[in-house]
Amino acid sequence: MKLLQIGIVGLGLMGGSLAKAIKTKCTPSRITAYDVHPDALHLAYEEGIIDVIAHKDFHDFSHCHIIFLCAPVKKNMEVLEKLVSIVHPSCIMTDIGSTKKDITDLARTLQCNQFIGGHPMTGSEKSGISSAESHLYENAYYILTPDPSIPHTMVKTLRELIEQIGALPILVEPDEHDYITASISHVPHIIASAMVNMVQKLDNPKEQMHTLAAGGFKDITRIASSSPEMWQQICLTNKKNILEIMDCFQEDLASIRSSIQHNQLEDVWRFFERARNYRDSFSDREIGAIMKSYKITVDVVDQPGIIAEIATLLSKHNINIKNIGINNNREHQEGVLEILFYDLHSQEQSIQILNDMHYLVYL
Ligand SMILES: NC(=O)c1ccc[n+]([C@@H]2O[C@H](COP(=O)([O-])OP(=O)(O)OC[C@H]3O[C@@H](n4cnc5c(N)ncnc54)[C@H](O)[C@@H]3O)[C@@H](O)[C@H]2O)c1
Ligand SMILES: O=C(O)C(=O)C[C@]1(C(=O)O)C=C[C@@H](O)C=C1
Repeated sequence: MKLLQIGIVGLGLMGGSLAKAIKTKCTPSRITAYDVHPDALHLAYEEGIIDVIAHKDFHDFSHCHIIFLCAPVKKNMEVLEKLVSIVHPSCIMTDIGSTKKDITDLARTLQCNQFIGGHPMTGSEKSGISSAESHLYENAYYILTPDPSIPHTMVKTLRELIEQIGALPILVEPDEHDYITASISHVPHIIASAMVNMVQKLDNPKEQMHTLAAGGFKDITRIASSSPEMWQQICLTNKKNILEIMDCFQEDLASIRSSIQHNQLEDVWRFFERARNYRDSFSDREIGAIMKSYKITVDVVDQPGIIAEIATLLSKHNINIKNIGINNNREHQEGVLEILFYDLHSQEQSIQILNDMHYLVYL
């Protein structure tokens, strides 16, 4: 079988996960990679995730069939400019950056009709190859924004590879992509970070806000732990849409502020009701292993030996535990022992076993 020659520039969370996914799920491939951080490359090479460490002049990519640009968005644009004169005309170049208009415009300016913009709708707040997972792309929508001038065979080849790593390709116009992602990803990240910064600013000298912050705050601000470089570059390349969506959000905040101030209880009720109904309509499909946590909470008495008791019970049934620990934060009355599993099957089996032993288990 012909060896698929893959190139990856930027071997962090997304590029590293892609390399792992291609190695484990696709037709035999040889992966050539480059990153400005040599450590990432050496780690990946030693672990067999990549086959060739490329030189920074990019000439090692000249034989590639498909090259993925996986660095921060502005960096991907710089790399694309360099690669254009190096790669074979049949090579497909694509990126996984979070904004699409600027890079597809650049490809058009460069008259590069072998570039297909891409954006997998999966990821996490973590960075770097050490957080990479081979199943990050599974069941995730993977947006493609091909220019009409791109040969259909190239789009087909890329789609097939995306399907092989378990993702769901979907075509969207670059402009539309940037408007949509400003609403569902970019502005939410800005709001999450603003909320964290607000709490830091308002906290008292005993830092009680920091200590007491519970599930609600942590759920809505997880993404504030993301890479500042990545988000700075997203803001730079999707400015117009981000500003428009921020204005819209500010209007909505002003409206609910006014309803609260003037005791318009009906309006306050409707605000929360509308949000709950729409939020409940989103399907929480299983996407990317990093994001998905197969967690259960077990009602136990907080006493020595309890973790060992439950861990032993599950190991007797050959169930692998990813993480286990007492949650001292009793914001929920139910259960304090949290157990994380690697997969749905282990989670379901454990619920059954623990229920049979009369433990109260919560999802
Ligand atoms: N993190 C997410 O959730 C997510 C999801 C979808 C898309 N993206 C996009 O994926 C891209 C990478 O994000 P990530 O989360 O993997 O970030 P990351 O910080 O984990 O990895 C980025 C890697 O790019 C390398 N790099 C930086 N400049 C480079 C250059 N000039 N040449 C080669 N390598 C360079 C860095 O050293 C790093 O290893 C970004 O464009 C981001 O917008 C991220
Ligand atoms: O789940 C997360 O942690 C992410 O931030 C993933 C996320 C998102 O906003 O949904 C982040 C940036 C992307 O471009 C795509 C996906």
